[in-house]
Amino acid sequence: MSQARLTLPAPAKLNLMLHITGRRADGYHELQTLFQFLDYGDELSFALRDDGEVRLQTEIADVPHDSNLIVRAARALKEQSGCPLGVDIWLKKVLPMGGGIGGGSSDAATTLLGLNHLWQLGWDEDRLAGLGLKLGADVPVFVRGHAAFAEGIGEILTPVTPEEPWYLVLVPQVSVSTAEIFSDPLLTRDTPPIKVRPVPKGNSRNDCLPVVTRRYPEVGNALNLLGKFTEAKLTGTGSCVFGAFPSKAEADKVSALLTETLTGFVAKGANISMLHRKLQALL
Ligand SMILES: C[C@@](CO)(OP(=O)(O)O)[C@H](O)COP(=O)(O)OP(=O)(O)OC[C@H]1O[C@@H](n2ccc(N)nc2=O)[C@H](O)[C@@H]1O
Ligand SMILES: Nc1ncnc2c1ncn2[C@@H]1O[C@H](COP(=O)(O)OP(=O)(O)O)[C@@H](O)[C@H]1O
Repeated sequence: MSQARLTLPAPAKLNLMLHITGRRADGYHELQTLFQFLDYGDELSFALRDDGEVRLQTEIADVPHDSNLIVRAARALKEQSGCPLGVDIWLKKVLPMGGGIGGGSSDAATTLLGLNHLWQLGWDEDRLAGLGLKLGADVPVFVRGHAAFAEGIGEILTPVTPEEPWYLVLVPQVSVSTAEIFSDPLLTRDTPPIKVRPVPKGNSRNDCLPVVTRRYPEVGNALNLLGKFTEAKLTGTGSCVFGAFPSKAEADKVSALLTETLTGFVAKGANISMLHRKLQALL
């Protein structure tokens, strides 16, 4: 008898601003950043195995099975919960890797929430976010599923509700390593922390931008092209750049002009992640 599959989305995120306010003794950077989700992302399907094995059935280029954040998340949850069950997982990879839109972290969060459901573990969000943080600084916001102002290394989250415009996201054909940008000696690491809440308008800078555009001229090129139509910003450590539009039609119009030379996509901003909306509908 074939096993029913649980299929869940793994949305992208944008960093609407990103300030680096310091560096911890362990080398990790202290940030202030604003996360918002996109209604656009990967898709994961899960089917129970009763032999306790965790198997990702889809190969992705350059990411060995056991290093994939999906497999690492599933194994960590299995180990921490003592669950005897296993799982087969299929991945529809849509999000560019090394794009600063959080694909790997989002895949990991969807795996944690999906398996919590499938294995009937009953873990609460705090516990899942705590385990997620061990997999990556970006995982907790995807576990919680609400747009947030983040501090610490990205794990101290205050829910926020910014406007939800349509975005055009351009995808320069380069993969940026987060570790490489954070280890650049020229990176700004001393932006004074914003103490006022909500974050005052005008704080939309991304401190990674000068270092990223110096190393990757393709990113600077994309920012210049999009900047002819709207304020163009870098998300995370790149490579993706984005701009906001009041309607899908306007985003599509600019997309049609720019994607002749550059890859990109149009998606709606979302303060509640589509993963959480889908899980809510299942319960
Ligand atoms: C910069 C951000 C902003 O949202 O996004 P991306 O551009 O990667 O999507 C994130 O903080 C990235 O989170 P994530 O991609 O989960 O990073 P991790 O796997 O934890 O860390 C990768 C490497 O980046 C550096 N790192 C990461 C986060 C942080 N606050 N300080 C750091 O110095 C560390 O050198 C670490 O080894
Ligand atoms: N499921 C996954 N999806 C994407 N990348 C993954 C995954 N598992 C591990 N990785 C590794 O994590 C790196 C960063 O991926 P990703 O999250 O897409 O970028 P970013 O951190 O820039 O948003 C990839 O280059 C890849 O080596």
